Order: sequence, then C-alpha cells, then structure tokens
Amino acid sequence: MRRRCLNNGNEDHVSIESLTTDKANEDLSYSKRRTKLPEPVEKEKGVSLWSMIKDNCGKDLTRVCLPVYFNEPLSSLQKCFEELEYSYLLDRAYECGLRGNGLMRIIYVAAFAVSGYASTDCRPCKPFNPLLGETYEADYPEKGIRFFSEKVSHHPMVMACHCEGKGWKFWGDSNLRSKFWGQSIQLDPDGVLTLEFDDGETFQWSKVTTTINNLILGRVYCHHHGTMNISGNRRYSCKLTFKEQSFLDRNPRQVQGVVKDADGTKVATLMGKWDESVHCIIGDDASKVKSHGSHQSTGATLLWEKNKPSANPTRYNLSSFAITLNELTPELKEKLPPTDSRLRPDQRHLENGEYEKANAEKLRLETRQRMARKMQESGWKPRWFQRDSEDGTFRYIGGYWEAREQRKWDGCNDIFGNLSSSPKLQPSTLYASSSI
Ligand SMILES: CC(C)CCC[C@@H](C)[C@H]1CC[C@H]2[C@@H]3CC=C4C[C@@H](O)CC[C@]4(C)[C@H]3CC[C@]12C
Repeated sequence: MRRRCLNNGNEDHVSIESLTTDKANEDLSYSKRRTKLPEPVEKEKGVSLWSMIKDNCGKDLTRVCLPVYFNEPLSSLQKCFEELEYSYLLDRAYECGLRGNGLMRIIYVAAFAVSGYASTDCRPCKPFNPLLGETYEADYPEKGIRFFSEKVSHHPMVMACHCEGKGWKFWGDSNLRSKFWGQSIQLDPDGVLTLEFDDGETFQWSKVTTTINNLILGRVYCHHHGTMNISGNRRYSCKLTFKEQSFLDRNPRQVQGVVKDADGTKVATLMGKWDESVHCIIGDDASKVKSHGSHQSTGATLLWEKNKPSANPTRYNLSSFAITLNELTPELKEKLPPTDSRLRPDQRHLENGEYEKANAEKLRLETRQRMARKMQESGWKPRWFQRDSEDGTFRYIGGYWEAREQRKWDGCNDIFGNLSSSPKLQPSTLYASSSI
C-alpha cells in the first residue's frame, strides 16, 4: 500500500479501511519508511544570509526572525535522535561486554560517540528551535530502539532525551553555549551523556566544541574539535581527540583515540574521521598507527563507516535516516501527543515546500514563544523529565509510552495552537507585518 502524501492538505480524511489494514501491518510499518521528502509545492527561492544582515543592520538582532529559508525541516529534538543513527554500535558494545570483552565494549562506545557527528557534514541549514514543552518520539523497532525527547527549558535552551535499546539505555541533556565571532559561531555543548548497559556498566562523556564557519561569505560548514573523555565505572577509559582545524589542512576532520586500562597503560588506539569511518588497533603499539597515517592503517579493524548518502538529499542534504524522522503517517498521527515536532505547522509547511505559509506560521509561533520566559518564571515544569536535585541533570520520569498506549495526554497542551485547521488565519497578512 502506498503512503499518503501529507502535502495535499486533506490529511484529516483518513479512511477506516486504511487504518485497519495498517494496524494489521503495524509491525511491518518501518519497512515502508519514506525514502524522499515530498516534492516542494512552491519553487525554492534564494535568499542570502548577507542580504538578511544588510537589511537588518542596526536592528536588535534578537528581534530579527530568520525566514524559514535558512531552516531544514527538522527540529533540534529530531536532530538529537539523528545522533543515534548508528545505534547498532551500542548493541555490539553490549554483546562484547556480555562475552567478557570489556575492551571491545569501550571501543564500540567510542566509535558510537564519534558516529553521532557524521550527519553534520554538508548540512547548511538551521534546525527548528523547539517550543517549550515540545516533544519528539521515535519508535524504531527495526533498530531495536525507542527514543524520546523534550525541550525542558527555554532560557537557557535545554533539551533532554532518553533512549532505550537492546541491552542499554542512553540519556542526557544539552545546553549549547554560543559565541558569535562575526564570520563564525562557536558552540560549546554543556551537559553529560550517560550510557548504562543492562549488566550495570556505565559510561559518561561530553560533546566537543563545534564551530560553524563562513556565515557571511562562502559555503557554511561546521567543524568539531576538542577532547572527549569517555569514563566508565569499570576498567577502561578512553580519550578521543577531535583535531583542531588548521589552515590548508590536508587531513581534516581526524579523530584519534587512546583507550587506557585502570592502571593507565595504553591498551588500544582508535583513529578515523568523523565524517567517514573509525578503525582500531588493539595493543600499545602507537608506532604502527603513526607510520600508516590515519584510518588506512593496515591491520586496523574497521569499527564504523558512514552510510551511503541518500539518492534524494535535496538542498538540505539529509541522509536516508534523517529523511524518515519527520514522516507523519495517518496511523502515527493518531497516536502522537499534541506536542510532537511532527505536528509543528511551520516545519511541516517547509517540508512541503510551502514557504509563505511556513514563514507566517513560524512568525506566529515565535511571537507566542516570547511568553515562554514568563511561563518558566511562573513555575512551568517539563512534563516528562525532572531535574535531579544532586547533579542538576534532567532524567526521564517515565510513563510516555504508557500514556501513548492509552492516548491519554493529560498535561500535554496544544502548544502549536494548530491554526492550520482554522480558516480565519491569513498567512499573507501576518507575513507582511514581519520585520523581514
Ligand atoms: C543561518 C544558517 C546560514 C546557519 C546554518 C547553521 C548550521 C550549520 C548549524 C545550526 C545549528 C547547528 C547544530 C547545533 C547543535 C549541534 C550539537 C553538537 O553537539 C554537534 C553539532 C550540532 C548538530 C550543530 C551542527 C551545525 C548546525 C546545524
């Protein structure tokens, strides 16, 4: 059965027949995940960031709404899940540990930590900034994982996530500190990521610095640099170094890692590139690694390799996995809480290539979001996460999937105020009053 396209505007008329057939095929639904975004309704038009900056010169920059053209049709919550594309590395890590190979376990965990960056290559657009209380669920039985995230604070902007896999749980929260340097932006993620295996072994690490270059002139690209320390509660620890960028570097994007035993002896070396692959060499023979350069070392074991790019990357350059993240099928729509990113109207319009409507909705939602600070000050609390009184991190309180089972979304507000179904809204009037 063919998937219905949601860009024809009549997604509300789902026939009972299609629902029941889909119910029967529910466990197979993932094999039908989409492989391309919908065809854009309007023709894409070019706007340069430079013209934006020029036109807004002298204005308070925080008051300038960027037109939707700079966005990709994914929210930051969905991008968090994108970092789990290579979750099979964690399944392998779990199995290795079960077989008593603690060393291979940490090596796979390290490869996973690097793989999360692969999707950031050649992605020139900004994700949507989720609204306070916005959520995103991802149920991917074909990967054996179930992910859930919520935007838990607006000032500072914090997102929390929780993922369950085969033999492991992964959670964390992220708060990006950003510094604007004119031609580039430096992003420093705060917060700790935790991985807990069912046998009690845990690992923790933090993300490295990301720099976004060529904001004004040239092609926008990002670069990840710094050190990442993966510490465990048992024997091994791993230090990963994401190479600093240097002018005319012939081998950029390199990552090198060293795994140490509890007594500090070096037991393995990792090398690779965050946009390509990661290899490892067991033992303390660093010379072998040096003489052969980076990832092509002979005798090195391949741990991870980036998937082939999608055949339909569009101008957002999404991977095949990323293309599936915002898909909204009629049967999924039935199950989602009103806070899910897939229901955000401006993002949906952008995905459909309806830029005028997308801009109007974005403006409306951003205007509403200005009240978020007041909401937080007057005691607003996240629905699914709670701040740990000891370490200040957000932990999932549970109950989301159970509530979904019963479709009981108490305490989940209609944060998008779905005006798309209200005929009174006139996008063009709203757009005209925009500052851009
Ligand atoms: C306004 C336009 C021109 C700028 C486009 C900026 C793009 C390249 C920026 C905006 C937000 C950025 C993301 C924000 C947060 C993170 C988490 C971090 O741990 C890895 C990098 C990653 C995933 C960034 C990658 C680059 C990114 C997608």
